[in-house]
Amino acid sequence: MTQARKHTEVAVGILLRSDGAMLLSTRPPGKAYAGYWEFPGGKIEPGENVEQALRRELIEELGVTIGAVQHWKVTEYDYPHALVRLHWCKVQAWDGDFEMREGQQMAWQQFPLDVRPVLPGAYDVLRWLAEERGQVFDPEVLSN
Ligand SMILES: Nc1nc2c([nH]c(=O)n2[C@@H]2O[C@H](COP(=O)(O)OP(=O)(O)OP(=O)(O)O)[C@@H](O)[C@H]2O)c(=O)[nH]1
Repeated sequence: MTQARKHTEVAVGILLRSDGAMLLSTRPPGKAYAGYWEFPGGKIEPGENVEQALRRELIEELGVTIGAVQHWKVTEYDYPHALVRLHWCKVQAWDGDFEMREGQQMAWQQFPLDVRPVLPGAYDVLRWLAEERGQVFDPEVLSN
């Protein structure tokens, strides 16, 4: 009998600067897909809601304390290592200076993105973000 895989719940932040740029960062060494660009975030721990998890992760990873969180989309992605459910939140206010506390790189990005490779679990949201701006996100371009 096949057992249903359990979802890993993940809180992800789309930090938006006033000029519309989005913050992407690389996955730290030692994790699955190390070096791939993603939106900052991480797994929701027992007893946390999406917002609490996101607030904790962004302090741990980036050293910033986020303000209001706008729940935006929920997506799923089936990786060989995990079936993830991603809770995407837009964030337009934060306090503190960015510090890459896990040895990542960060980049403020507009479309077309100039970083790659990007984590495939972020493609849907990148497509929607591009659509909101009347632009196109083409994942094919990223795999070149
Ligand atoms: N942060 C983030 N995770 C994403 C994105 N897209 C995506 O598929 N994921 C997936 O969501 C999961 C997030 O887990 P993580 O490993 O970053 O979380 P974490 O920091 O709590 O990990 P740890 O407990 O292993 O240290 C990974 O399986 C990752 O592949 C994204 O844009 N940002």
